[in-house]
Amino acid sequence: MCDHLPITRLPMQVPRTQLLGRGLAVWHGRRRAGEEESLEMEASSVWSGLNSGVVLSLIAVLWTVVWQNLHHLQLQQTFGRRMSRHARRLTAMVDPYLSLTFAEYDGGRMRRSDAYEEIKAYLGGTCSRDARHLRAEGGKDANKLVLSMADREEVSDDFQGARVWWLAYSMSPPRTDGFPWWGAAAQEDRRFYQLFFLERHRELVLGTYLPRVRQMGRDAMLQNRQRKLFTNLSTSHWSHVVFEHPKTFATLAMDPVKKKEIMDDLDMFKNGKEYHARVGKAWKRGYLLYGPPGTGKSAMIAAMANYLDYDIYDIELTSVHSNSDLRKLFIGTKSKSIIVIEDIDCSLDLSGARKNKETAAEEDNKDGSSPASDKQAEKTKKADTSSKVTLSGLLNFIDGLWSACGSERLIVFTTNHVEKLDPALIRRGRMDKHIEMSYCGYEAFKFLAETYLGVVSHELFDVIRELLQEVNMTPADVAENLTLKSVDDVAHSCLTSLVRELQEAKKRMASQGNGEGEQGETQ
Ligand SMILES: Nc1ncnc2c1ncn2[C@@H]1O[C@H](COP(=O)(O)OP(=O)(O)OP(=O)(O)O)[C@@H](O)[C@H]1O
Ligand SMILES: [Mg+2]
Repeated sequence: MCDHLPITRLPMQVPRTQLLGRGLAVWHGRRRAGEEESLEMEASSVWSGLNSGVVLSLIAVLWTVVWQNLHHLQLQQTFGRRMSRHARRLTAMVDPYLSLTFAEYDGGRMRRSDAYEEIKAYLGGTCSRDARHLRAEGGKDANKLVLSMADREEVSDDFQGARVWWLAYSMSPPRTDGFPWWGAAAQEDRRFYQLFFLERHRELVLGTYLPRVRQMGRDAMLQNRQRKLFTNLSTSHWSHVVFEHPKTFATLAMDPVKKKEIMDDLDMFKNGKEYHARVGKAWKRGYLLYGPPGTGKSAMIAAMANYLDYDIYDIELTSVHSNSDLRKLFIGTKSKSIIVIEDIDCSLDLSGARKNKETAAEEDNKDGSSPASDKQAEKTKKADTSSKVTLSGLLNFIDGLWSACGSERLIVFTTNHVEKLDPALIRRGRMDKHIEMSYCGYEAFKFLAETYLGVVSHELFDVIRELLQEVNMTPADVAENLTLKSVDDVAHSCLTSLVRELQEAKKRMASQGNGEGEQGETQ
């Protein structure tokens, strides 16, 4: 049984000089093997050595000449069928191999191919023992590496008595293909896997082997999967880091009933493949998280991702230059993911164009220096004035035709100012679930006290309950007070400090109220 493909069957992209030594050695090695399949392939190598391309060209020329001289339609059809049969037989004698190429990207550079990824995972797991040159990436387990075949590596694989060969190779992008809007992605090498097999194994390979390869690849991917946090550093290209946020629903303080409702909703969504198909809806769901700064909107997104085991795509809208860039980003996302746009009111002018710096400055002056307006000014400063993402572009991205490509995706918007959002943007169907993240209530406080201090009751709890009814304090502020600051700190000192802060906040509110009352009277 031979281990390698004849060198002449390797794609033109693989430099012959690098493979020639190996190919000749293999060819001579096979001459001694003497097995049936080996002999057949050896013969094909000899033929291939005579340059099968020339033979095929001759057949093609002959075929065209004969064909053009057959005027009678009936004759042409009968003769055509016969010739085609003979031509196929002849071709099979000359070259008994078929090949299938799997490119890294589908549809130009728009989307990574699932088949490519699955094959990569399969080959990394099953065939890495035979490959001499491998690529290694970090895996889920810190000490374990995920292997895949390096460029120009070739491995064989046996399946139900048939032998197939896999070859990995890459090509530099042609110069003419450098569409500027593809950015860095267009400059990267194009990677391919090519599968070779004998024509007589066609049914077996296409019908059974390849589906099995893909399934095993998917399983391997699940095992090695590290969740990722993507962001668009450039206009339409994703970059990522490993997502390792510790926030879970178990450590998110909020009304338990509300929390359970959200978790049930997420469960329904995750298991809703059939439901969405039955009712004819794209398998996606929109969440709008709104509330003052520090109430846990970003923490909620992290908890959702950890709960569902999804990746996060955090879109920085101010870096996206146009609606078509936004569409490309969207198409580049994978299923089982949460697509996030934080502070949506700061990123997009709801009249359709981006806010320019002057408008932002004016608003800033009007609003004073609240954290939300600071955030808005900062974002607007960052915004490129050439940016042209519009409200309608965003609406299309959420539920237009393109929104259905891919599946199992949550789209989450966060805002501090829900009242500023265009109703079209947050209507049900686009943002299906609206979740208010509010100031810390007594239930949320009890949860935080247990999480941070391990106490479920204390003499100060009643005082705190009353104060929380009168004062608005975010869970972030409460959590900060409940954090032990030194080894001498105990639960009592943390709770006392929280009471003190709540009382001060109450005093501030009272004095602000008095000030406003006096102003009102003088007017
Ligand atoms: N409900 C909560 N339970 C537990 N921790 C919380 C909660 N809310 C906020 N925190 C903590 O407070 C900090 C700030 O929270 P987060 O960033 O989620 O607020 P946010 O609502 O996203 O604020 P912003 O509107 O400014 O983006 C985080 O460290 C988070 O863990
Ligand atoms: Mg946030």
